[in-house]
Amino acid sequence: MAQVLSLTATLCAAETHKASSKPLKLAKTSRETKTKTPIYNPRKGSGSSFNKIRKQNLEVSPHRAVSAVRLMRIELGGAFADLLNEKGKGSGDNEMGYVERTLGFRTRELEDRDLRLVTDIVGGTIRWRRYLDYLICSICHDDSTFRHMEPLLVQILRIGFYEIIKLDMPHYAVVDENVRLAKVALRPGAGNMVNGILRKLALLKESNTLPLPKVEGDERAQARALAILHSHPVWMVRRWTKYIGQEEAIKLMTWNNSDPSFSLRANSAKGVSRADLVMQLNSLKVPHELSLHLDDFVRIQTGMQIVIQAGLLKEGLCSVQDESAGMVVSVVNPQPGDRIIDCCAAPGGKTLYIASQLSGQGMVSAIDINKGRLRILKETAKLHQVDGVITTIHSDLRIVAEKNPVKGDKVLLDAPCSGLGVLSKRADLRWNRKLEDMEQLKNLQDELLDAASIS
Ligand SMILES: C[S@@+](CC[C@H](N)C(=O)[O-])C[C@H]1O[C@@H](n2cnc3c(N)ncnc32)[C@H](O)[C@@H]1O
Repeated sequence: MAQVLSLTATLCAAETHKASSKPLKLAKTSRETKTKTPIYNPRKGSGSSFNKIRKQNLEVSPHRAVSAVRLMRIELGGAFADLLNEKGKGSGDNEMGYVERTLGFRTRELEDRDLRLVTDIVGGTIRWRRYLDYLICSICHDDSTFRHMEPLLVQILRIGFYEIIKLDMPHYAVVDENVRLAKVALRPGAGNMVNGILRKLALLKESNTLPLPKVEGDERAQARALAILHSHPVWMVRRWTKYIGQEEAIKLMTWNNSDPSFSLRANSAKGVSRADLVMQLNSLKVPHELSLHLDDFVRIQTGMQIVIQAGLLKEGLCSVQDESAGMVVSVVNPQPGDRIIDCCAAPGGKTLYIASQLSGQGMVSAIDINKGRLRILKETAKLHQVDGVITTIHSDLRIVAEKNPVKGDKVLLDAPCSGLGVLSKRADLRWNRKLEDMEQLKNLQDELLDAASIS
């Protein structure tokens, strides 16, 4: 029998809230079919012939090679832009394996400085993709030339454009290094092409005559121009312009394109206070500020790699958690002895914070439909020493609510959301979301809200 609980329901859902002269010549190859470079396919690496390759190229700049391969993996293989392991060396310990299988050679191992550049270049290149592609097309004078480029050539060009335009790196170095990468990883002709295009870009930048669109014409034309200038999908620009006006939409896009900042939560359940965390950050020389709103939180703008490499996350001494997530938990206001239902709990950021405030008394029932994410929650709960006050329930919330309702004093519903509120942190997300997703999400959120409130 379905029971009506005495509930304080908290809904958290983000957003339900041309350049001059002749076209450059390119030997036409279809991007999908005629590449010399293998398209990203991690399984290829398990073949013995691939495993035997052990060529090392010490002339190619490692951070560019790794960035180009990571970008291919993200675009063609669906990996996330922020994939990093505890050592900060990409997904798994096998980043150089991906480089070898994709480019046909290894580079020297990445140093910390290279890793920082990879993070910066990969995130920035993804974020600025529409803008960069517009410039590349304009310089090639021809959309079809661009469309037929090999995937790796596209990534090398995007990297070069990003380095020149957004990172203001010295042009000669950017041109030389990217030309070398294209020659070694593809063929001499590709290097010549990168040379021609990047040099042209450098000239246009120096003369302040980048071929960018003007924001003029009807609403649709203006949205298209803004979408290029601020590198967002057109539908997002139109949607935000409609709801908050062009000026605010531009501010929002500028914020989405700014460097993300992160916050860390000291894990009080393991006896780590914010003062302890601050001492650790001071000893690691990671600049930080105290959160103005939450006692356990510290903000950092840079130095995440250092925190990762020092093992603070791996040891469960602190977690990376947005203050906005922490503030949702302060609305729930967990008290020792509370029975709290976290309806869409995995991977567990809020569950763990809630659990850490129960001082060992009470229970959080963590429900989620995704088994893998729930497994992460369980593992992290152990690491954070809060597993004693967490029960996981692998199920669709709508089914639990109907067939086997859970009793609780407080309910948190952190329903799946568009993610449009975290575009500065998730650089790839803007290109993966569609307008149709918004409608589907809204319906799911409605159903989950009903389920959470009638259990
Ligand atoms: C925004 S995330 C939750 C984040 C989590 N609260 C945290 O702080 O780490 C939304 C979660 O809802 C889960 N979900 C989606 N549909 C669901 C359903 N029908 N029943 C239960 N969980 C669902 C997803 O698997 C996902 O883990």
